[in-house]
Amino acid sequence: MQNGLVIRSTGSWYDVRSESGHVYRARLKGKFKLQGLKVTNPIAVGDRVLYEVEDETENTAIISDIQPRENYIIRQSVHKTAHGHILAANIDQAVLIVTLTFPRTSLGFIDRFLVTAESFRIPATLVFNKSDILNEEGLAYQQEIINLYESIGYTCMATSATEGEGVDKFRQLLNHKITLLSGHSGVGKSTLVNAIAPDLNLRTNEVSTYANKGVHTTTFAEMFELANNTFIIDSPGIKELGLADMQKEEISHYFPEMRDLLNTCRFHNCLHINEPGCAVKNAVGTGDIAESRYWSYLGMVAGEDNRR
Ligand SMILES: Nc1nc2c(ncn2[C@@H]2O[C@H](COP(=O)(O)OP(=O)(O)OP(=O)(O)O)[C@@H](O)[C@H]2O)c(=O)[nH]1
Ligand SMILES: [Zn+2]
Repeated sequence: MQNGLVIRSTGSWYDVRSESGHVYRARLKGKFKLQGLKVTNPIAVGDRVLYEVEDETENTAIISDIQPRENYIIRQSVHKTAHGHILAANIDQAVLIVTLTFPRTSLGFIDRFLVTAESFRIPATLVFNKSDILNEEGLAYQQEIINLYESIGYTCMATSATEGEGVDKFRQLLNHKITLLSGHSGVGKSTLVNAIAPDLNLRTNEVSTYANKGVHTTTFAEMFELANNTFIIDSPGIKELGLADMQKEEISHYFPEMRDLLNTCRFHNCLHINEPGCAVKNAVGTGDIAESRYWSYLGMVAGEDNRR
């Protein structure tokens, strides 16, 4: 029995990477036990599994067991009673590439991404790309936004994929990790990935076309090995996950700067909208919580769709 990592899944076949980097085509053992989850797929990209080589020349293997997951991204069915679908598991970090000029990533979108990552217990980092095309005013604004998110506890970095600025830092960020890479089309995901793994040109084109297929054509994520044990998942997108499975009362728990205050609101079930004695609203008043973050919060509670 050997340990492997699932790097691709098509539904019935799985690509399993051995510890030495060999990739087998694997199936599930007949009597494979599902974990307690109500899901359509027992195994997902990122799962660590136990397998046995079936046929060395045919390159096939049988998966017999799955290791407990550190985390996973699940897409719930729109029908509450139906089964969900696991997009990816054991993700070390979620990285959102944003640009403040073109395309312009909205703060609402950033906040939604961060809240979604928090809800799945995945650490998130923001990368501000295309810094090279910012004028003085733009740079000052970018720094303001970086200061805001760093003060909440998120790691931020500025890059220019075309000029090479910050590219080493980006490489270090990804090194030896499984990273879910996200961002609007055109922010420079492919260019950044190519900058750190130039030999992988073809593959990142694949990543890119893969991302372009969008939400409706595919639900299976795929992992690309950029360097030894450095993987990126270009998922059909954390962005389409939305807040589907989140209760209104839960949302403030995923704003770290609000979470710290929740016990001090007068009402334990405070939604921080217009309740008296609300510690969150007080903190917005004193500037301890940024207004933009609070607006994002209100939008999410109201169920607004700001996924663009
Ligand atoms: N000035 C500048 N242009 C950049 C930078 N990074 C990427 N670009 C350009 O932005 C455009 C889009 O870059 P891509 O890497 O294709 O963006 P993407 O996020 O992969 O887009 P999709 O493949 O649609 O998801 C290209 O013309 C790049 O040359 C940067 O740091 N500075
Ligand atoms: Zn409150």
